[in-house]
This record gives sequence, structure tokens and C-alpha cells, in this order.
Amino acid sequence: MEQKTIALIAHDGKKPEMVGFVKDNIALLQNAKLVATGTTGAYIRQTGLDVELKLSGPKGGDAQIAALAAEGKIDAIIFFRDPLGKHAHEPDIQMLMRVCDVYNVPLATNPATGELILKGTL
Ligand SMILES: O=C(CO)COP(=O)(O)O
Repeated sequence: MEQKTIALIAHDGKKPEMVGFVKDNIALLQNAKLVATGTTGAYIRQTGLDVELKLSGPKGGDAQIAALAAEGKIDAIIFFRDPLGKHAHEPDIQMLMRVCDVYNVPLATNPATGELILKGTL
């Protein structure tokens, strides 16, 4: 079976939750190729997993991941947004979610859905 590609993204207020999610699901995630926005990816690397780092979200990382999704190069996106925060790159965030809907790419925005997606994808 071909290796699946999972994108992982978390806003600052959600990075601890993302690291916890990755640790809880490390056995599944080890089977995948991982790609992440820059700062999220740096945290995930600390768990020992190999992850390709894109630019930081506010510097275009969300847009890079959206482009990969549009090209059919991503099997699922796990994106823990901070519902309490305001973001200068909000248009990029909306664009990423829109691209997921255009191309029917599974998108989880919380750990409960993220776990279901990992179990169904990996
Ligand atoms: O801003 C982000 C998603 O919108 C995440 O970017 P970082 O992982 O670089 O913090």
C-alpha cells in the first residue's frame, strides 16, 4: 500500500494540544509521510517523528499546504485552529479550508475528528 501523506497544522494556542495528539497517535503517524507548517513542524520533530517543514503559517505555510492539497498530494489535513485568536493570515486559513472542500480532502479541526481520520486513513 502506498504511504499516505498527512498535513499537521496548529495555531499557537493549540500547539500543546497538537503535540499531545501526535504523541497519542504516534503508532499510526509513524506509517505516514508528514508535512507541517514551520513552527508546528518544529514542535512535532521533538516527538522524534520525521516531518517535512513548510514555511510558517503567517509567512505562507498554509498556502503551501493548500497548494499540495489542490495538487492531490495530501490525503488528509489536521488543523487545530485557535477559535479564540485573531490571525493576520486569516485569508490563507479560509483558503486552505476552501481548497479542502473543493477537492474533498478530509480536514479535521479538533483531536476527536483527527483521530477518526487517522484511523480511517492510515
Ligand atoms: O499559522 C498557522 C496556521 O494558520 C500555523 O503556522 P506555524 O505552524 O508556523 O505556527
